[in-house]
Amino acid sequence: MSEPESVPLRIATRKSPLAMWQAEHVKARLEALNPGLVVELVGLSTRGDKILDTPLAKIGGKALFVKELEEAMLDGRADIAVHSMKDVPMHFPDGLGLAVIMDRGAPTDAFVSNRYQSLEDLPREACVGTSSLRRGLQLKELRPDLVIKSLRGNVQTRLSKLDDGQFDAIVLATSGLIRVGLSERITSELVPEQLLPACGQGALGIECRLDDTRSRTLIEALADAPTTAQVLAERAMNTHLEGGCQVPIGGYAVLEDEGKTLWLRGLVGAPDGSQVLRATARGPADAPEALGVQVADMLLGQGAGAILDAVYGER
Ligand SMILES: NCc1[nH]cc(CCC(=O)O)c1CC(=O)O
Repeated sequence: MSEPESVPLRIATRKSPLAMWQAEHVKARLEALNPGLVVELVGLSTRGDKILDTPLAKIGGKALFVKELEEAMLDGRADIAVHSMKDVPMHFPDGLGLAVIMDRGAPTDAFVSNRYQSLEDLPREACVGTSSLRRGLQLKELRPDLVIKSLRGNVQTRLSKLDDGQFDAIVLATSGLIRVGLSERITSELVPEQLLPACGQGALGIECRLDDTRSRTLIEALADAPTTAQVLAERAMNTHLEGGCQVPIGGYAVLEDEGKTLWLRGLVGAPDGSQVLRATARGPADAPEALGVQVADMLLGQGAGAILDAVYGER
């Protein structure tokens, strides 16, 4: 052992309840696997947490949530950071990288309402809260009459806006609600056939300095091979589509055939749901990125480029 185990491993984390759950989860798993190891949390506030009243795309997107964490790793105040894979940018600053993808929780989105049991139950022109282009466009495709209104903030903030009566229903990630102990708020689960999840949704990843062999060795024990194959396929599709920070893109891969085959479904749509493109393909589980590129090319062949250009042109 090159370093004594008494040197703590430090996890940089945002302070939102979901981020804290994720960091605590990794801490508990690492300490269980490594008796004597001390894991500490380093709580940080990111710009994304401070600016709550502006659509994310206007203030610089999801990178705002990770920049402070990455600076802490680069200047040695922390060793690793735990991310929801759906929020992890495609590119990393020099010296940092995503070393591990962990096992996946629920990949789906959840329908949450205090008055209605399901999407089908909503009255005409009901108001549904979400700031996700991906959720909004699929909701509009299923129910063109619905009024989609912007909803930001952490999971608890979004629920309190529903409880205030600002919306008839809201849509949140199932895994986020379960992780912060609010699974009883899930009214019904939206299956991928209704609402295709975001690339990487429900999976956690760990970022660290690439030259930090001690941290890499410790976290590699948490890697999950099936989830890694799924998420690499989903993210390769997103990257090949040049998905920006806020994307009208869904992607979800599952393993079939005893884990030998990956089945990837992809979707790109106009934010108002007026045009929705879908593509699907199967490929060997040991070549996830090729499958992602293949499904992206199928979508581009149907005209996804024009839809995405129109969205990014609005910024
Ligand atoms: N965009 C915020 C975010 N990032 C990750 C999750 C939880 C789900 C996950 O781990 O993928 C959520 C909450 C939500 O979208 O409702």
